[in-house]
Amino acid sequence: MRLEQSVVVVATKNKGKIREFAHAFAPLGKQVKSMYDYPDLPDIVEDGETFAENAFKKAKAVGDALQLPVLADDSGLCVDLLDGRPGVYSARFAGEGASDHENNLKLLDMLESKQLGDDTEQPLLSPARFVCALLLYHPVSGETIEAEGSVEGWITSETAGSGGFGYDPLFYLPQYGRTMAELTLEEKQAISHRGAALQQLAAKLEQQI
Ligand SMILES: O=P(O)(O)OP(=O)(O)OP(=O)(O)OC[C@H]1O[C@@H](n2cnc3c(O)ncnc32)[C@H](O)[C@@H]1O
Ligand SMILES: [Mg+2]
Repeated sequence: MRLEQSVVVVATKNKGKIREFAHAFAPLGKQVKSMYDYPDLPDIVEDGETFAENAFKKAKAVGDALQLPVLADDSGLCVDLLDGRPGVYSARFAGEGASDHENNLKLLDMLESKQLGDDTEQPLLSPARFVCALLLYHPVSGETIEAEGSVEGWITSETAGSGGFGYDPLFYLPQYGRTMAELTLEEKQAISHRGAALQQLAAKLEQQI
């Protein structure tokens, strides 16, 4: 399977992801469309147990409805001190429809309550990683291509930066001395879970993304 069209449809409603995909595909002359460009798409229930399962659900639902090849991204944050949570529940950690801000507060609350009794205030609360599963689905052949990427960092006790989305302001990268939200789009793409998954997908498609 190749990405031959000049339009790439991504089965997402996340504006942060749309911005990152648009940035990644622009140099290839490919325009990114999202679920906002197609009214009347079916609702997608993201009840899979893995990122890959949810990515398949999204790509298949939208690909079957549009009869076009569709790319989907399911991603999240896995925090060591929370035994890998919020994981596949990252988008709705603080409840269904929670904002990024509410999810960040819930994460800080949970990590800080783990530190009670610890006198020293720790700026870095726990090792963590972002994980991204990408899946390209072709509705005619039923063929799929999967890719995954991750990036290691630390959850910090104070948010910093206004770039990116989701948990980026709390995700500290020691090698940069900054949070993910303090990186430019280019810098984030070069090191992020999504950038890594896109590179793997490109290698599988034997073309540049
Ligand atoms: O399902 P779609 O419509 O694509 O949008 P979503 O926001 O619900 O996306 P997911 O179901 O994949 O949930 C991923 C959540 O994980 C977090 N996340 C994923 N990638 C991230 C990134 O690059 N930076 C910060 N947080 C991220 C963020 O909270 C997302 O809402
Ligand atoms: Mg989602």
